[in-house]
Amino acid sequence: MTDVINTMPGMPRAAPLESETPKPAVDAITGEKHRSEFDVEINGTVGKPLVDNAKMSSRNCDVFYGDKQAIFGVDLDIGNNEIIAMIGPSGCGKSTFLRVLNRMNDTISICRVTGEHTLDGEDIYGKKTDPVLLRARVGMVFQKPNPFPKSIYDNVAYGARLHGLASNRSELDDLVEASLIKAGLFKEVKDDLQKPGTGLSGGQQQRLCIARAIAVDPEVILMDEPTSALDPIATATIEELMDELKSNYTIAIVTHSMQQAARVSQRTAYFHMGKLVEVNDTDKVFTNPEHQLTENYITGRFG
Ligand SMILES: Nc1ncnc2c1ncn2[C@@H]1O[C@H](COP(=O)(O)OP(=O)(O)OP(=O)(O)O)[C@@H](O)[C@H]1O
Repeated sequence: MTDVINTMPGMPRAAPLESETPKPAVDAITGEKHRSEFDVEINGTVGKPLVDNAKMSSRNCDVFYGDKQAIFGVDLDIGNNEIIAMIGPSGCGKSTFLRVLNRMNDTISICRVTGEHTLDGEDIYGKKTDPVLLRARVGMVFQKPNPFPKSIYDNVAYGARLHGLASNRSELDDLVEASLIKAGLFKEVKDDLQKPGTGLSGGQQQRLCIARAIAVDPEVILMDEPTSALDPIATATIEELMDELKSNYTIAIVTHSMQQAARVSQRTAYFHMGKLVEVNDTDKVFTNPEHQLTENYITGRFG
């Protein structure tokens, strides 16, 4: 194993020794196939994909887009009040798996999800489950902040009105204020609640979207690359916010930033070509991964 500690997020990566330099898949002279990272076998998931205090569980999850399979037999628990990060190379299925957890894939006509998926033990794909109510319990924050073309107030009040969570204007005012406070935005916007949400900065818009998700009292918040469109200061604000939110919510975040995964999460799940290769405590994934593919990824050999 290479010196993985020397390649921890945030630390400069040592140049690989010549003997460690990844070889091309086919020798240019002999045509002989080299063993590449894609040849490494994935036999189930190593590490700790299952936990005792699961808030959400997926078993034997397959996802198809038409004939093409995007997720292969994933078993994963998301623990109550944990932040779990999902990492892996582009196209490995991180967002697809995240969307399984609140049935956002239902909105893609060619997408088919199989397996068993539960929230507090209840089947979220069962006939009795209303996807709209499910998405209030399992909220989502997207890569690009997407406030509605409405006032700041109405953005936050939207879901509460939809689900009848406030019986009068004063209750709604309190709910909007409490949600903006939890999202760390209230001080900045308290005098501008009737101004359009789209007039805020990118980081403020993302916190507004978090306030909108929080306003319907979710139990789980899914975040799909929530800071990739933000500058480092807005990113740091969202990361601090996540740390505060984890005492009340369970959070699953897809991120391309290994530094971010290391900073915010307690467990990290590494996906590769639609398979869940490794799940472990975040410290372990980044300092002493069990699987060769995880090591290849975190040391920057591909991805
Ligand atoms: N709406 C869709 N229709 C058809 N194929 C899709 C769709 N969304 C995703 N896919 C395919 O599913 C596979 C997994 O994609 P997904 O977006 O989940 O990966 P990802 O790991 O989140 O990638 P990235 O890091 O680039 O966002 C890819 O091969 C992708 O092309």
